[in-house]
Amino acid sequence: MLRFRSFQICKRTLATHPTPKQQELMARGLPKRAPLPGVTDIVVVASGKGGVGKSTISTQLALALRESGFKVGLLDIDLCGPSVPYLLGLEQSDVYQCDEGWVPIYADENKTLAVMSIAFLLKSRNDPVIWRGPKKTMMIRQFLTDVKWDELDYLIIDTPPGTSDEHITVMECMRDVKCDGAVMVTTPQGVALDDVRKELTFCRKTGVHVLGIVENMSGFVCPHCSNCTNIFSSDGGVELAKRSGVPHLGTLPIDPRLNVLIGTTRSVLTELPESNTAQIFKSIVKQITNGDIVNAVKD
Ligand SMILES: Nc1ncnc2c1ncn2[C@@H]1O[C@H](COP(=O)(O)OP(=O)(O)OP(=O)(O)O)[C@@H](O)[C@H]1O
Repeated sequence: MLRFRSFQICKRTLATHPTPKQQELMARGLPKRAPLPGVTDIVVVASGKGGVGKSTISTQLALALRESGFKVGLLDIDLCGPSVPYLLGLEQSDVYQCDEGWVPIYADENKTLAVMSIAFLLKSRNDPVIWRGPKKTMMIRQFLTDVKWDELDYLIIDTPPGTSDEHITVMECMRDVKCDGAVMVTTPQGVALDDVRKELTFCRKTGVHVLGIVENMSGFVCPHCSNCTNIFSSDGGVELAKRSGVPHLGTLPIDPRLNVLIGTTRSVLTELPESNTAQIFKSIVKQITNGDIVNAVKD
């Protein structure tokens, strides 16, 4: 049975200050989005399959956006296995409720990365979420709308895997919150690609724009000899992107050094700046933030 932590009621009303990006948009006459107050762009990270690296990519993408000077929110809505607090070392954090909703956890003093996860509501990390469909749906909707984000340039949403009920609910809700688009994560092997193909069709049906595909765990680069072994074959994501007519955002290798960053709020950009992995994250951030992809959705 799921037990909630007890919540303290925070009566403090948070001040809102537009970020430089928001000020620029306002100056250009572009309206701030209405559905999630304070949030400028929403990017959902999805896949057709579990264990392909969604949470890792969501977390490192959020950190990389922060390193690039943006104010970022990270919402872990993976009811099946909320792992973002673990990945960022925030498991012991308590969330509070104020009049306007849940107050997210800030990963740094400058409040440039705000994090909210279902895991913060669980008393123990080992508690399973065993709600039935309607309760899960209600929780997901509440999560999407009842978090009191301060002004954010980007909200990254980590989703439950595959075509589970909760995944379908999250993706359906994306239309309501005017999500800018989805980053699809796949590994290169056929079975994962088949699932992403289905997910692309599902996105089309639910009206969620696909920003592009990231091929993850594509080859293992030996830290000693730098030879790359394509454990799960390679380029499946690239091919799928080509055939589906969506951008290929990048191909990430299996990089054991990423696991060293687990439990910290350190970004691969600052910790391994010369690595191929950091360069790929930089490129993904550039493609998302240069405006072309997101503005294409808004136009
Ligand atoms: N590029 C990578 N290099 C090395 N390890 C990786 C990489 N991507 C992911 N991993 C590792 O693979 C495992 C699964 O990743 P992750 O939890 O991010 O997947 P997920 O798709 O979010 O899983 P789930 O569907 O269960 O939520 C983790 O242990 C993670 O550290």
